[in-house]
Amino acid sequence: MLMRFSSEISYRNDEERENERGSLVPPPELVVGYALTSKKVKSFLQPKLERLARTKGILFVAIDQNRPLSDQGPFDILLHKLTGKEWRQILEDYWEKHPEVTVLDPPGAIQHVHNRQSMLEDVADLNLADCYGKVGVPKQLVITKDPSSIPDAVSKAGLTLPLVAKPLVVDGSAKSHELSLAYDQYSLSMLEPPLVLQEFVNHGGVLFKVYIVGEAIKVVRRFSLPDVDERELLNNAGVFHFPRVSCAAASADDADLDPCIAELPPRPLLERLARELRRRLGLRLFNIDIIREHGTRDHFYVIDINYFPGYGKMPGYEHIFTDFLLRLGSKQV
Ligand SMILES: Nc1ncnc2c1ncn2[C@@H]1O[C@H](COP(=O)(O)OP(=O)(O)OP(=O)(O)O)[C@@H](O)[C@H]1O
Ligand SMILES: O=P(O)(O)O[C@H]1[C@H](OP(=O)(O)O)[C@@H](OP(=O)(O)O)[C@@H](O)[C@@H](O)[C@@H]1OP(=O)(O)O
Ligand SMILES: [Mg+2]
Ligand SMILES: [Mg+2]
Repeated sequence: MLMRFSSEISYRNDEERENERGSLVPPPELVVGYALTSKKVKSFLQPKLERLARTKGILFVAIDQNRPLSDQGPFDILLHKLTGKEWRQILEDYWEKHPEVTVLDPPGAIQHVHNRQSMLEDVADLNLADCYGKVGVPKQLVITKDPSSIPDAVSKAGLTLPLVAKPLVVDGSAKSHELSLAYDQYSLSMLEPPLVLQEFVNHGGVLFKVYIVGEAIKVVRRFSLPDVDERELLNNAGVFHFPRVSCAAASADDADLDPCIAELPPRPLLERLARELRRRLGLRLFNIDIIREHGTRDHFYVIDINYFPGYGKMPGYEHIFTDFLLRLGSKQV
């Protein structure tokens, strides 16, 4: 697949330039502590975000994981994406002692989207049928043990091939993003549980990533896996493994695409979906991967939900994020 590289030119306004000279930089009014991996710091805390934040009175402070959290701060907001029970405990203990600090987001709510079965349960429970389209989740089956039982389990559950096999738990590791596409029922016993088997839905090779930051929503197009037709299904057997599809996928926003495939999902549908999921999941920072069933105008499937995704790839994220933090700081959110 061809990758497209783009560079973004950012224009500063007079106020920002003035502030950078020093004299007008206000003292920080909002201190945001962050505990993120170095990869995330690089992609999220870009200079354009820190610069704009400073002019708005927001200071980002790195949390030192080798020192007690209570000795650091004080913080108004804690931003985090680290995995592991230990970190979760530290955060929960801290929050109990400092309920005045806004923790983005609550560890328990994040845990819910670390499992590919529970992450989609709330979407399956939604009834958005009258809202400019239908949103569902692909038919799926969870396999926790005994790979030899998979072919039987699949036919009992009535799943249609091909199937996408995804590791059940998403723990931030590269392995948890290694997916497989299974063309025939018997090869399914070669897979390694625990996993989720999901019906592959043809969608014209384009996926919509819906980024959510509090109340704000931004949707972008990405290239995705191509459709699988009947002939391909008949002529192929076995399981095809592919590592980290979505990170290798280029933006499809400027590509010359069939309008029926490229048309973004209706705004009211996304607004409603985002509002419902925000409430049900108890998260403010996440994204949703949505596909449109090929050949339909308004049948959508949610295939993935990610906590604190790659906001650095979301156009204008520095404005959206700083506005969100300010609203949170003034307790309007
Ligand atoms: N049910 C499906 N039908 C069709 N294509 C799918 C399906 N599930 C996944 N895909 C394709 O595989 C890609 C990766 O799947 P998914 O988003 O579930 O994995 P992930 O590792 O959690 O990705 P991310 O990096 O976004 O967290 C999707 O972006 C899409 O291209
Ligand atoms: O940066 P992180 O390590 O958090 O990686 C996240 C990645 O963001 P990045 O683009 O900044 O890598 C996200 O990409 P987009 O959906 O926004 O494309 C998405 O793939 C998440 O699932 C990843 O989180 P993980 O599931 O691995 O915890
Ligand atoms: Mg995804
Ligand atoms: Mg994911």
